[in-house]
Amino acid sequence: MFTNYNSNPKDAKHYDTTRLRSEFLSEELFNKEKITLLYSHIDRVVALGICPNTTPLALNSFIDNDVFGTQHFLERREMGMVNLGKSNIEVKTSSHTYILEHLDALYLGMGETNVTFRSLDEEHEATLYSLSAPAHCSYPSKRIARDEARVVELGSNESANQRVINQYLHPDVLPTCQLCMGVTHLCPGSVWNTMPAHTHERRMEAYLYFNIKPDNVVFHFMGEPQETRHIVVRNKQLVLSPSWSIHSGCGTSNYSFIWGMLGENQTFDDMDFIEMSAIR
Ligand SMILES: O=C[C@H](O)[C@@H](O)CC(=O)C(=O)O
Ligand SMILES: [Zn+2]
Repeated sequence: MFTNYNSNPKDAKHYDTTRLRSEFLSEELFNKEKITLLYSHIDRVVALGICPNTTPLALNSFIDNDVFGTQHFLERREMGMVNLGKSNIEVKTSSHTYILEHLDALYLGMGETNVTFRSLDEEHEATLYSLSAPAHCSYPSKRIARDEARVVELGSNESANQRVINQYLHPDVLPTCQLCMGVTHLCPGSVWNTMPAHTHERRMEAYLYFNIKPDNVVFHFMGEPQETRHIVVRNKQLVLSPSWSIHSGCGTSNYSFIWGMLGENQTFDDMDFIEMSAIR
């Protein structure tokens, strides 16, 4: 497990490229036949890269219970996950078996036990991305199929930011304690996400970029609105945004990303937009 601590923006503005990347970027979240965890002290979010073959991977065998102070991972946590790869994935809990196809999502509520993951594809390992947040009550677990997400279309071809936002873990789709998650796909020819940029001091946000073709990159913009910095991001890499940071990106081609938020509220639209005349 990797651990990231919280940064004060007054300190973060002095970071060089190496330090910025080590604090906010996770380059190796997906590792064959393993569950890789990143524990961030930003709102205690945990990001997981889960890559099983056809032999089941048990969630708890990758968890150090002393770190979390609980008997099992979801004792006081909830988790959401999205199947990024082409291989179908079987997720089992003590009470249910779920099958996730490409871009299906699953929410597991607090209290779920004996969680295992396995690929249903003999030829290929599976790729599942997950976020977990502290939880204090148990909402029902639920699979959200790709076509059950709430769809929002934003941007335009002229401004190179035409994209489709799919909201999977959203209060209008299902109740969760604090976790919100979804997938944004940039249309061919569009490269910008989330510009004009915003912050939401109420929530942190994580972006897992994917569908970045070989030899392409995304310049992810972060930092306070008047102290912006960039991080060059490649396929299947994760950037964490503290509440004080903008989170926006411009790619050398179109791409997709899974966003996830947790914090005080789940009001998706209450962003604090930064005027284009004010960003620096
Ligand atoms: O607070 C919301 C988040 O930043 C994302 O949902 C933004 C996003 O997916 C987009 O504009 O493309
Ligand atoms: Zn945001």
